[in-house]
Amino acid sequence: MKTTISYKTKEYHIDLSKPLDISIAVRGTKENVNSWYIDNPKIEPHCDSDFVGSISAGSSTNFYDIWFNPHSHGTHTECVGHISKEHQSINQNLHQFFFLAEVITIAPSEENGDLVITKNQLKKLLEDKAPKALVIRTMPNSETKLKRQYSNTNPPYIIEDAMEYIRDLGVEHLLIDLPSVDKEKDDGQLLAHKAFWNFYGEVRLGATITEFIYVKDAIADGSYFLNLQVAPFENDASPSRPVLYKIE
Ligand SMILES: N[C@@H](CC(=O)c1ccccc1NC=O)C(=O)O
Repeated sequence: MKTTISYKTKEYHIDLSKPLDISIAVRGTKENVNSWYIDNPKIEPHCDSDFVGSISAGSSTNFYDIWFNPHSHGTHTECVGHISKEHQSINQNLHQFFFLAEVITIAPSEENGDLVITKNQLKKLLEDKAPKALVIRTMPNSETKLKRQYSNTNPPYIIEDAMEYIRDLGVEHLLIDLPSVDKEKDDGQLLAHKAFWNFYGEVRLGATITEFIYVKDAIADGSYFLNLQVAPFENDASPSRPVLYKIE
């Protein structure tokens, strides 16, 4: 199922029958990816006195409750509401779902004992490009990213001026395979989040950050169309399923 997209001055060809899913699914087990010091997600039959919402337990249907936190347990997309006092909902701020995207791969470099993504690394990869969406795959890229327990591990993050560079390039949707764009323990500074949303200037309400993606090695760096949609929760963040389509 092939289609042609006219965007700005160009035409692009993509094959809708070849989606490249870069989300991490949420499972109700301890093996699920996790961060921010909370329990694993739960997906369990709803129980009420004698009732157990499971066919194997005698119910007519499977009727499961789900407990999870979008920031901790899988691919999620957030808006500025993640760091603002005023309520802002991702479902009210993300209005379009197809974007021209660039996939890049970076091995974070060591700085003061942390692993960080720097402006120089980004500049080298993005110099002549200005994608609306930027997908960052970090190295190493093993499949353990699908179930890693990130709490208290000080994962890599994006340096503030690198994020200013991303913002000033015009990237409106940033996707990354880490639990956060900021340092795990930063005393609430959230410098990269603030830089991305231009928090102290004209706030970029329509801009989004998607964390906990997983971009398989088989997906090469380069230009793609991205379909990004969230589950329609009215919350700062919601589970999402980013899907790439190779430009043919
Ligand atoms: N680094 C922050 C915490 C933080 O960033 C955070 C905490 C809970 C859930 C998500 C977080 N950041 C996600 O991008 C702090 O140390 O206060």
